[in-house]
Amino acid sequence: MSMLTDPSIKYRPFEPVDIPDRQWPSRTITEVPIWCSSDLRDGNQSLIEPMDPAKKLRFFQTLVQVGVKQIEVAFPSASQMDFDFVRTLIEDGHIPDDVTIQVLTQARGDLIERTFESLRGAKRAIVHVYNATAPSFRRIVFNQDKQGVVDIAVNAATLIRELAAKQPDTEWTFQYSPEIFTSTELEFAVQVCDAVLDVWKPTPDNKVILNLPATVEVATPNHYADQIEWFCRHVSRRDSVLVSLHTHNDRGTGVAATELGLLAGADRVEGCLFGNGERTGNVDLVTLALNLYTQGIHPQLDFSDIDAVRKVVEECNQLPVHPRHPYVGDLVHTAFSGSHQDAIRKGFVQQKPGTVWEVPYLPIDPADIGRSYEAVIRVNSQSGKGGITYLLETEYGISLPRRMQIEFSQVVQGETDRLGLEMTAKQIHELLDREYLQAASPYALIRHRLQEENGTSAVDVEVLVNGETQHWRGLGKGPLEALVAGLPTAVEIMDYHEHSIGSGTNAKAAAYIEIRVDGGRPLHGVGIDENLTTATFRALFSALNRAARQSGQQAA
Ligand SMILES: CC(=O)SCCNC(=O)CCNC(=O)[C@H](O)C(C)(C)COP(=O)(O)OP(=O)(O)OC[C@H]1O[C@@H](n2cnc3c(N)ncnc32)[C@H](O)[C@@H]1OP(=O)(O)O
Ligand SMILES: CC(C)C(=O)C(=O)O
Repeated sequence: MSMLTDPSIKYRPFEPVDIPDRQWPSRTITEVPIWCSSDLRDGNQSLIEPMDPAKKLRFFQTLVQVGVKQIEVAFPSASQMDFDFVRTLIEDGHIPDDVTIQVLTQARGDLIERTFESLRGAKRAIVHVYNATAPSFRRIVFNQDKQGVVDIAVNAATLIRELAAKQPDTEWTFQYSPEIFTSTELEFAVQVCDAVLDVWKPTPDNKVILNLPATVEVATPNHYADQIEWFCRHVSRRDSVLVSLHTHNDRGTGVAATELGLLAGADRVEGCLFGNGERTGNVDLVTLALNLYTQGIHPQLDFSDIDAVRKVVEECNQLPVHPRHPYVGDLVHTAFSGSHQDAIRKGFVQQKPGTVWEVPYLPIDPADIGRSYEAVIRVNSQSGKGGITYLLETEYGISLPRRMQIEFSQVVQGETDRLGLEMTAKQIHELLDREYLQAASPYALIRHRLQEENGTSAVDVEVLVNGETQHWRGLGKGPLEALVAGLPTAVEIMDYHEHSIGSGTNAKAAAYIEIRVDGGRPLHGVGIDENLTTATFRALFSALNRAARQSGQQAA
């Protein structure tokens, strides 16, 4: 068994809709659709182990918290557990006043009756009935011609209308899905739906939902949009119908298909959190909602703590969310690569609170969905100075000057190449400490004395040189110049920076110095101390020791 050299003998291409004056390509989504979660039905029916009642309730409560107002809670005629779950929601008062539950049934009399039984006492409910309409399903599943399939739908719609009339205390909404809509002849899909509408007789004040599923995704998303636009133009009573989308992700374009379907005129979207569902899943409601959010439109769903939502979904579905999943994956707000890190770090520096978000490579501010900036930059062998600098700045308040960033990134690069692993902020700090701050050989600064008079500094330092105590003295216009004057070797100061770390009584000074010894290669040193002069002297000794180490020379 292998791939066919000519797959056209086995697979048919999709036949496009002829709609040359299509309008959807030049539209933009400006309105939030009605969201309906199908997690507890379509999502649940696809799980290895369907949720138990406790998990279903937990999931339901999470959906309510997030702000979903229509929730397909069960297929009550499928099992006693699903039936009982609907009863629990109604009898134990779990359904908030602004939330409507929805249930699914096949277009079969006994199943519809059982469905209505499950809904006794509900304040409001959507009864969702479906039957497949595509040619292969008419032939393979129902062994019916077109009229036979219309009759299945009409009979079900009629029974639903009658049963609803017998439970007048419930505010009913009816929903019909021509299952496999995407593979159904459009004229026939409209014919079946119109037949159902003739039974339900909706009005603009009492609309029905026509849900047009990409039960199996069979074409590029533009074709789905064409199908939706064509349907919206041709269905009767358009003003009394909410056109609903229900996409799956077989070709990996469920989100795109839904977005284009909205452009094409749909009003409502069914899907599941993080895209759980049959096969490759239902469309991901979270991605759709946050795609709107990053266009500046509040989706009316709240993912301010997206990780808490993910935790519930993962625990209930017993399926992990992929680390690259849009918005929520563990790695989706993380940059490992050097140029990305550099741009992100610069973006953070320039991003002002309350202004338009412009941090490069981050389509959303992770803080808006409850993510910290900690994971935004992680360092491995693909990383550059930007990332290293960012981690030292954010985690330790250490701001390396630019030229030292370049030098230290090579030290880190050597280490990541050697280890072949990611380096955490702590490991990078330890490397900085080892390489610069602990550099105490051959010269170890024991103590110093500084006197200042009439703008001249006199420095006297006690130094341990290869185990032997030495005293160096120098004069200069400032402490650093004085110390340099007292050194036994010729040292040129190329660059110097200082800043404080922290504030108040715990504040420390960080000093960075770049020197050249005997005309050699410039090298940096770092010193950190409560006292700025001590930090500066330490930085100079750090640089001297690194220079000595690099040249392999013995101290004088
Ligand atoms: C795309 C979707 O996700 S649709 C939703 C699918 N979800 C589920 O099916 C989950 C819950 N379903 C179930 O547990 C079961 O299907 C039940 C309990 C509802 C029904 O089980 P069964 O009575 O054993 O029937 P089964 O599901 O095998 O259906 C087969 C019969 O129903 C018919 N049928 C299937 N779907 C429909 C439909 N939507 N409307 C009317 N008849 C249908 C088939 O033609 C077949 O009829 P036949 O026996 O005369 O050949
Ligand atoms: C019942 C319908 C809407 C369905 O789940 C599908 O077609 O995927």
